[in-house]
Parts: sequence; C-alpha cells; structure tokens
Amino acid sequence: MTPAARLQAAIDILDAWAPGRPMDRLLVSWRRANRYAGSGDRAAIADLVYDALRRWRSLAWPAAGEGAGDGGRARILALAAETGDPEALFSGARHAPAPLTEHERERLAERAERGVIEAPDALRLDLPDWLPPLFRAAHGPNAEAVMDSLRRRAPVDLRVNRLKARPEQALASLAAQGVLAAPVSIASGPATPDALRVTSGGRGLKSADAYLQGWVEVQDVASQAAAAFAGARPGERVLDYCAGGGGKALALAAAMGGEGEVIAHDVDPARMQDLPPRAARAGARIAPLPGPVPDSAKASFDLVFADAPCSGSGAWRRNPDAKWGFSPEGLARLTRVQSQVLASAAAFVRPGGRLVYATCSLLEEENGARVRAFLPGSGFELSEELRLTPLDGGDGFYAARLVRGPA
Ligand SMILES: C[S@@+](CC[C@H](N)C(=O)[O-])C[C@H]1O[C@@H](n2cnc3c(N)ncnc32)[C@H](O)[C@@H]1O
Repeated sequence: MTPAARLQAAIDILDAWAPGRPMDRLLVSWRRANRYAGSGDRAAIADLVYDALRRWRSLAWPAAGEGAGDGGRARILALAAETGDPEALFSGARHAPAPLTEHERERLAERAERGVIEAPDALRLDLPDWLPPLFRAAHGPNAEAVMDSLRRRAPVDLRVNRLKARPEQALASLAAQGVLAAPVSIASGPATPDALRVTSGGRGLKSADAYLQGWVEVQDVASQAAAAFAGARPGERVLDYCAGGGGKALALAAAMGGEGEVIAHDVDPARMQDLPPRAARAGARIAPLPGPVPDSAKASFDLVFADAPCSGSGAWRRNPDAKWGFSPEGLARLTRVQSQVLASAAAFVRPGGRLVYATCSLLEEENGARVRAFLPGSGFELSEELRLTPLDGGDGFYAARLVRGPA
C-alpha cells in the first residue's frame, strides 16, 4: 500500500468506530476484509488509528467545540500535517484521500497559528469533560503531566521469566534475532530486575525464540512492579483472585521460583482460557479453577492478589479507545464491583496473610478510596500503598498491601 492509501484506510477504520466500541476488533475485521495488506501496512495503519484515538479531541481542534465532529479525516489530516505536507498525500489519486478543501486548508492554518494551548482543558488534554477534575484531585501538581502522558505511545516491556532464563541470556537471544532491548526500572517503587524495554525490532518479538520458548513475557514494567510489591515467596500458597489472562499469576509464579502453589480464579473462567498454554510455555505451575473458590479454602492463603476490574486509565496510552467510552455511570459500576471483589477476596486470606488489591487505574475513586471503604471492621490493616503513573516510567498502577490480623 502507498503511504496515502494507508491514511485512507485509517480514515475508514476511524469512521467505522464509535466511542464505546473496542478498536482492536475493528482492526481485526478490517484485516480480514483487506487481506492484500501486508504486515507493515497493518502495523502502520494501526499506529495511525491509535495515534488518532489518543488525541481524538485535540486533533480536531479548532473544529466543533467538543471536538467530536468530522470523524477520521480531520484527525488523520492533522496528524499528516505534523509530519509533512498533507497536500502531497491527500491527492485524490487511486486509494488516496480526496484533495483538501479550502475549509480544511483554513483550519490547518489556524491550528498551526493558534496551537491547542487555548483550547478548553479536557479538549487540550484529550479526555472526556468530566475527567480532568478527578485527575487533578488524585495527582495534584502532577495532574497535568499525568493527563498529558496518556496522549503518547507506550513502550513495549518484557518480563524475563526467571523459571527459564536470566536477563542477560534473554537479551542476547533477542538481539541475535533483531529484537533489541535494555533493562528498565520505575522511578520509585519495588525493584524490577527482570524488566526489559524493547528499543527496536519489536515487530519480530512474537516470532523470536526467547518469546516462543517462554523466556520472556510481554508485561509493562509497572505491572511487574505491582506483582513484585506483593512479595510472593517460594513455598507460599497464593490465590490470584482476578486472574484473567494470567499476567500477574505468571509473574507471581516466577517470583516463587516454581516452589509453592498458585491458584487462579476469575468470576468468568472463560477469561482464563489463555492461561494454561501461557503457563506451559513459561514452565509455571498454575491451577485455574473452573468455578468459584470453594468455601473450604477460606482463610487458607498466604497471599491473595486481587487485580480488580477497573477503568484501565493507567493503560489508556495502549487502549485509548477506552477513555472515550468511559462515563461517570461506568465509574460508579466499577467501584461497586471493586468493593465486592475486595470483600470476597479477603475471606481467603489466612490470619497473618496478605491481601493485595491492585488496579491499573489512575483514579483515586478506584484505588485508595476503595481500600479505605473496606478497612473499617475488616480485620485487616493497611501495610503499604504503591501509586505509579506514566511519569514513573510505566503504565499507571495502584496496589495496596493489607495484612490480616490474628484469628
Ligand atoms: C484487570 S483484569 C485481570 C488481569 C490479570 N490479572 C492479568 O494480570 O493479566 C480483571 C479480571 O477480573 C475479573 N473479575 C471481574 N469481576 C470479578 C469478581 N467479582 N470476582 C473475580 N474476578 C472478577 C474479570 O473477569 C477480569 O478478568
């Protein structure tokens, strides 16, 4: 595909999207319907689409006050103007976007002249109107930089699986196949000695031996820090209460050096379908439960990890489509579920054991506020909290470690 045809494809995909619709599914259907597109085309189109979604409101500025109008074309045009002369690409040639209208030219000139500095807060920061006050309440003087960070691409991080390889072995194996990476850590919080950040060649990762043989897993450095924060030790009995695809369960199993027991649970066991093959690849022993955790397991685990369902706001760099479908009602629904998760997970912690509540949210309503609502009368004490934002070098993450008092 020509560069211009890629732009038109991105416009078509964005025009088929509406807030609340997951973009990854739209991209899959586009790939199925356009099998002529090669892997380079697909990657370039996905990059354009996600770049546009990260800055969906500000890219349309100064169009319609709310920035909602004009669909994909205005956004892709604004992106193209940032990197070159859009007239050459918006040429009207076969498969290329139609030539610019006079109105579009005027708008581009206005953007170039005025920038987006004078746009209203939420528009400039690319969030729905109701969210900046929540970010400001949670992050005080850092709020502006935290919100701004969500407008940029996220790096690809790896966790070296200690059950199979050491970081230097993984680095060498990846480099031999063109995937370059370097150790990475977060600015504050637990050490992440197994974390690597891909610096180039990331497209070859999933066909690299180190990945296929389970030496490395894709996992953001902040997610690794949250797992490390739990302090899982060899020989412990651990319950991953919201296991989903198993990213944390795998990290916990690796930290335990293959000694002890990791049991995985999810309210929707189908969400754990990838876990057995991932655990097999990683050489980890993780037992997924086909249903609820039995009552007989109450008060029996050294560590219960509750990676609760959340807004995912800490990962909006990766899933920017999610921020546009998020609403106050959605937040209220989530906080109810999070409180339920905390209360149900707590029952499985043994006296003296730890309960770790975690989210990849940047909103205090989903984080400290849930823990503080849970604590009174629970028999647990708050031991430590971890609050990470993209300013620390990874995704946004929150974790609280609670210790259960004696029986
Ligand atoms: C943030 S995701 C988990 C991600 C996973 N831990 C990982 O690291 O890959 C949250 C998971 O919680 C599950 N969940 C939602 N409500 C739950 C509940 N009441 N009890 C247990 N799990 C729940 C969801 O099905 C979802 O898979």
